Amino acid sequence: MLRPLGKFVKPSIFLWKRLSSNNAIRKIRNVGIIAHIDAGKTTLTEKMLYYGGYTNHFGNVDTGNTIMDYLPSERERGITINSAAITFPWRGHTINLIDTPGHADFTFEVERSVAALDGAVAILDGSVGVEAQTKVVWSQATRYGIPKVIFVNKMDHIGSSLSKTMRSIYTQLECHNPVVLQLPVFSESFEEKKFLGVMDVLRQKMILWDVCSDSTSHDGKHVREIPIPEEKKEEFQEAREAMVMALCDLDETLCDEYLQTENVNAFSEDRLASVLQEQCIMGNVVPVLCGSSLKNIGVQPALDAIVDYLPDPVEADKLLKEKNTNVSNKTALKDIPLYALVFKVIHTPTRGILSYIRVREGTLKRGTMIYNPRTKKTERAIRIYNVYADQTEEVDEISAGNIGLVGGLKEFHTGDAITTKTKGKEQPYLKKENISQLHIPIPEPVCMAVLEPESLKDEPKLLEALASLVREDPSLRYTQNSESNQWILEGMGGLHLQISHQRLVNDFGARVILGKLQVGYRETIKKPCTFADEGFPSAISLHLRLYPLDESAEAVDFSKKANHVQEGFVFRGWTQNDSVSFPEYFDSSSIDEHLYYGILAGLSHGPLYGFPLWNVQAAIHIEACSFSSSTSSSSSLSPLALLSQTASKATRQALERLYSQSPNAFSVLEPYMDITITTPDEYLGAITKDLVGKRSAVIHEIVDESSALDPLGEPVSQENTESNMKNLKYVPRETSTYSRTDNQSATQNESYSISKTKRVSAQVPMERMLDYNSVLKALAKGNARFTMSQIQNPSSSKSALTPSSTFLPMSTERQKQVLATEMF
Ligand SMILES: Nc1nc2c(ncn2[C@@H]2O[C@H](COP(=O)(O)OP(=O)(O)OP(=O)(O)O)[C@@H](O)[C@H]2O)c(=O)[nH]1
Repeated sequence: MLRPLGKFVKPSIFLWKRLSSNNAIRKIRNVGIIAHIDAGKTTLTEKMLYYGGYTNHFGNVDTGNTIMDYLPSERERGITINSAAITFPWRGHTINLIDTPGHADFTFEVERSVAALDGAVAILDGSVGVEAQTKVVWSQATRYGIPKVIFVNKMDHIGSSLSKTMRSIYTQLECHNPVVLQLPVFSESFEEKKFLGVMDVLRQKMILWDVCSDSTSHDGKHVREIPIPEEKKEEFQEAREAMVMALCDLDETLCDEYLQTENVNAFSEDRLASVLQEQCIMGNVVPVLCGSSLKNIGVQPALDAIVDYLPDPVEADKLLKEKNTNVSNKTALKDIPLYALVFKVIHTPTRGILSYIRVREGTLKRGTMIYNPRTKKTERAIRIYNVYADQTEEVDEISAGNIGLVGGLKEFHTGDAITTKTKGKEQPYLKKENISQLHIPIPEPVCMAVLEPESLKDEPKLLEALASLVREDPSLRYTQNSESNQWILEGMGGLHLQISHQRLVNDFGARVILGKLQVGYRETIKKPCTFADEGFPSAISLHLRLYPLDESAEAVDFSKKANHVQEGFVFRGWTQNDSVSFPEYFDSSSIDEHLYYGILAGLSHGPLYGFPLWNVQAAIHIEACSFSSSTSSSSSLSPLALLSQTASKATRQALERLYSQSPNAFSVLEPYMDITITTPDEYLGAITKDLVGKRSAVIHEIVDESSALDPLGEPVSQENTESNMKNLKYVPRETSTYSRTDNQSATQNESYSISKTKRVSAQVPMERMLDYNSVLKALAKGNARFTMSQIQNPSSSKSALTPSSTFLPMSTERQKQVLATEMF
């Protein structure tokens, strides 16, 4: 929620005008900052705001005075929860930037922001390399076809290494052609090896931020540019060659030009930059930069990279159309007077509901009547705003390519398209089949807790608050337990639920206590089951078939391709007898939708423990239909609602029948998490013993941190597959920072073991990890750190027609241990 949205104080920067003319759209960059938790996203963003002139002070996450992390919970915890949007200028361009959260519980927050972006800066911690959540956010951005730039941060940190980080990029990210554009430069003194700047591979210069580098007031605005020193030329030349060759591989003309001179240094900066831009936008290369946002080194080149290599909205729309055949064959976007995407909805105490929008085409003007193709309703955009983190500026219009806020839209949800109606007609482009590209998948909750209103009279206010909160954050869900009547809040993890509870109390004034965190389990079927209409009287007679998701469509003879696909459930669609004739007011897509939601409702309670059914596919054949005008008038339900209800009942009956015949055909699934623990050697034994003995963990690998990313060492990760290694084209020389721990003599390029640390990767039932922070603290005396993320479904980026790997079977032993004590 935006905080009170205090009076907007125009910083001097707003003498600069937002760009809105047609030409100016080419000077807009809509970018997101994405990364694993603590990689330095907010620190980098704050520095960008400073150099862009938005602010005249450095916001600091450690002292809690950042512009972007403005929620009290964010400042208290020093982490980003809310994706904050801000606009600032750089080199005559408008950068609309979104700083996203890195914690795994807020993955949906990243997902919906990514849907509105044209490009992303992925930040890596140079002392750790690619981390678990880096892979998640990277694949989210890839799924939306977003070109990326990598910024390797924390190069000042002991143990940071560009070469090790590059190795992890090659082996752990699905990243085409990472191209190193900068090499780090350290001071020569062995006693104190300091990060000073970079060698710019494109411009063939060394850039040093060493002016007053000892002073804490050094703001990084002043740099020295010098020619590449003699002793660095060899190292530089390797990077230059790697960059030019990577581009020549992709661009024939450039390759021909190279063949004329066979000199990689002969190309001008502009020539290479234009090929880089083109290839980056097409997703063929990913420029890699490095720096230290904390020490103000390398931030301005990162801003330059946003402007120089990431696409403007026109290029981004072109890309979107090329990637989406649905779109390219239909009405061109430019023919549509207004087309925008709602990517986030928030509630504010003073201004009610505000919707974040990304205008893709046309201009949204204040007061315009806008149309929602999902609800088929029209609403007025009463107020529109430019947004600057927690401040807003009321404006008359938001033009194509820009991000803004709209006030007064009551019925719009995250993922909705905004358009206008021409002469009462819906825009053809926005018909259901064409807006599938806007679909922002909502992940399944994996964690839950009881919400206990302080007294009975607090319940109505709680429900009102919950409705608002869930609308704002669709990755939350609330239900009422039919036996205990307790309200249950479900979300993506413990932190997600705790923050949501804080918001219910502080932002919505609900008086409610959050109960013990519990895990969200699922049930699944191991055998098919069917229901043929033999029982309940209904105007509709149908035959329903349910199958485990891992049985192929051919094996179960589904005649149609999947109509609705979501994590854990696929609706294969419906067929009908030739004799069936529906009333005129039934259209095919409404029948489809009502059957789908009916089956989903029927799957919400499994016969074993009442957990929702998961990894199931379904199809329906309609045998007969006897709707008439009398049917609709005599029933309290509309015919379509009756259709939904029939599908729901059929689903429940099919499941109950299977359970009564064969209870073993059902099993319980539980959410598993990927965890990574980094620990000094001496605590490794205690940590692994606890993981295996008490937490039912499956340990995948234990690697020596110091060699895990070593470019010269053996492949160490499972993901370090042969095909990945083939991509390994260039790794910069090792010139990392280090701490001197013994009396070894040192040479410049010698690499050092930073400290004896091990990295443990494992898969663990989530239920066993709820209290793990305090356990790990005790086991390693506060010296180990751990991260947890949802298991990456390998098929998620390609097809959801395979069982999701988030939920895995629960052993009978664990069922006895856990479910006996855990039930609400
Ligand atoms: N040494 C060093 N520390 C840094 C650098 N950048 C950020 N940090 C520190 O790393 C910690 C995390 O920084 P943040 O900017 O909050 O990281 P984040 O990625 O925004 O974190 P979340 O939003 O919570 O995921 C803070 O203690 C920063 O001071 C850097 O360049 N060098």
